[in-house]
Parts: sequence; C-alpha cells; structure tokens
Amino acid sequence: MAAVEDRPRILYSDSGPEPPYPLRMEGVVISGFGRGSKELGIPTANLPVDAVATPWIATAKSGVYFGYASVALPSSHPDRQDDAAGANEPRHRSNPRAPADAPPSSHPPPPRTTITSVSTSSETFPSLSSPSSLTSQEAPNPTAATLQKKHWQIYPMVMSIGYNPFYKNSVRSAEVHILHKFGADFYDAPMRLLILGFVREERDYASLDALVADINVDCDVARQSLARPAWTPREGTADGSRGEFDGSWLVRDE
Ligand SMILES: Cc1cc2nc3c(=O)[nH]c(=O)nc-3n(C[C@H](O)[C@H](O)[C@H](O)COP(=O)(O)O)c2cc1C
Ligand SMILES: Nc1ncnc2c1ncn2[C@@H]1O[C@H](COP(=O)(O)OP(=O)(O)O)[C@@H](O)[C@H]1O
Repeated sequence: MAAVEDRPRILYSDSGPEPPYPLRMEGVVISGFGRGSKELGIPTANLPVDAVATPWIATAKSGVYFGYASVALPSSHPDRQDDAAGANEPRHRSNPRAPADAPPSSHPPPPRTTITSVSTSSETFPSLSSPSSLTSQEAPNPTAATLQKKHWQIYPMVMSIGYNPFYKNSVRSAEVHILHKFGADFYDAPMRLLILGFVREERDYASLDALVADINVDCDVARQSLARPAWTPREGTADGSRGEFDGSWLVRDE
C-alpha cells in the first residue's frame, strides 16, 4: 500500500461508475462495537451484514468502498432539511465541496432539492427486516405503507466492509462514515447505500494513528472522486451538489 501522501485522490475515470457498480445495500442503522470511533473523529453508522437481503455481499472483497448514503432522519433530528425550513437554499456557498478560496463557478448552482419522498411513518423507525421474515400478523398494513413516505437526504460516504484486522473482529461488519458533520446520532434510521467503487483492501496497522491517517485519506479520495459531475447524483445531495449520476434508487419510495 502506498504511503498516505502517495495515494491517488481521484479513482476511476471521469465518465462515471463502472460495472459491477453501483451496488445497493439498505437497512436500519445499528450499533457497532462501541470503540468510540467518534472520539477519533470518524463515527461509523453500521448496517447489518445480511447475505439474504444483500446477496452480493457474500462474495464482495473486504475493504474500503465509496459512494452515497441516503438517510431518512426523523423530523426531530437537527440535520433534517424540511422544505418549509428553506432547505432549498444552500447554507454556505454554492458548492460546499469546493475549496473556500475557489473562484466562483461560471454556472449558477442548481436549486437544492430536499428529497421528499417524505416519510411520516417512521419517526419511530420500525424495523426494515426482510419481508420473508415477517409473519402475516406482522406484515405492514399496505394502506398505511403507501401513505408513509420517507424523507431521504443524500450524502457522500466512505465505508469499510470486513473484519477490521486492526481490531481482529470475528464477524464481518459494514460501517459507513458519512462525509457530513451531524448534530446528533441517527441510530435506527433507515439508510440506503449506493456503492460506486472500491478504494483499497483493509489492513492491519502498527498504531491507531496510522489507521486514522489512512481513513482520512479514504475520506479525501471519496470526496474528490465523487465531486465529478458523472459521480454526483442528479437528485442532489443534502449539502447542495447536483450532477448527472442517476441516484433515484436512493430516494424512491419502497
Ligand atoms: C473508511 C474506513 C476505512 C477503514 N479501514 C480499516 C482498515 O484498513 N483496517 C481496520 O482494521 N479497520 C478499518 N476501519 C474500521 C475501523 O477500525 C472502525 O471504524 C473502528 O473499528 C471503529 O469501530 P466502532 O464501530 O466500534 O466504533 C475502517 C473504517 C472506515 C470508516
Ligand atoms: N458522519 C457520521 N457518519 C456516520 N455516523 C455518524 C456520523 N455522525 C454521527 N453519526 C452517528 O454515530 C453513530 C456511530 O458512532 P460510533 O462512535 O462509531 O459508535 P458505534 O459504531 O459503536 O455505533 C452512528 O450510528 C450515527 O448515529
């Protein structure tokens, strides 16, 4: 593996994701191993690794991937963007991923969409267990289900799928670090992932600092690779970027 400073920051061609990507994964956010990755500045939202719901994961190479996460935050969450709250106005600058000193773009920014496949139901976030695991008594009422739309917000993300050799886990985990600073946790929130590429294999490290340094480069790689138009969803991210990539699955109703 290249030294941190030698790792390329942009992966794949500018023309967009290549097969077998995009890969999809979804579930509700569960607790991880509680190692306090927040203290490291790298909180990770875990999804259950379930080869029934996510068949490709059984044979997926362990390692670091990048793409987009869509999270249905409850209405009480401080990062929830509601139309009524002026969510279509960028908060800071037109492209939050551009360096602060970047020259102004010659193209005006597109209006930001708050992705309002709004879900009202799920303020209590009932489990998204696979339909096959539901008994007829537990099956959701279809009338209620059609009325219940989720309020998805899209964010760039970087994630690890594997055994975390630094910690020598015995079970495989899927952990997503979203490239956004949230004002509160969102355990139990429904989350969808569109994985667009592979970054690197997972490694053991001589120190925690070395692990954190490599993860910070992974974040840079994801940020820079995803900022290209063919890698940015048409549907718009919560931070106001909009591009050409079809991210409709991330926001569509069940
Ligand atoms: C982008 C990213 C890359 C990671 N790469 C590695 C790795 O190469 N080796 C490893 O042991 N763990 C890796 N991890 C997992 C961290 O060790 C993990 O987030 C940490 O164990 C915190 O776990 P927690 O969920 O219990 O807080 C990575 C995590 C992320 C988000
Ligand atoms: N940027 C972020 N990316 C992912 N999760 C975040 C982020 N900010 C806050 N969180 C919250 O932090 C939780 C993970 O915290 P963490 O310290 O990694 O604990 P654990 O992995 O043991 O659950 C996530 O489930 C989510 O609710």
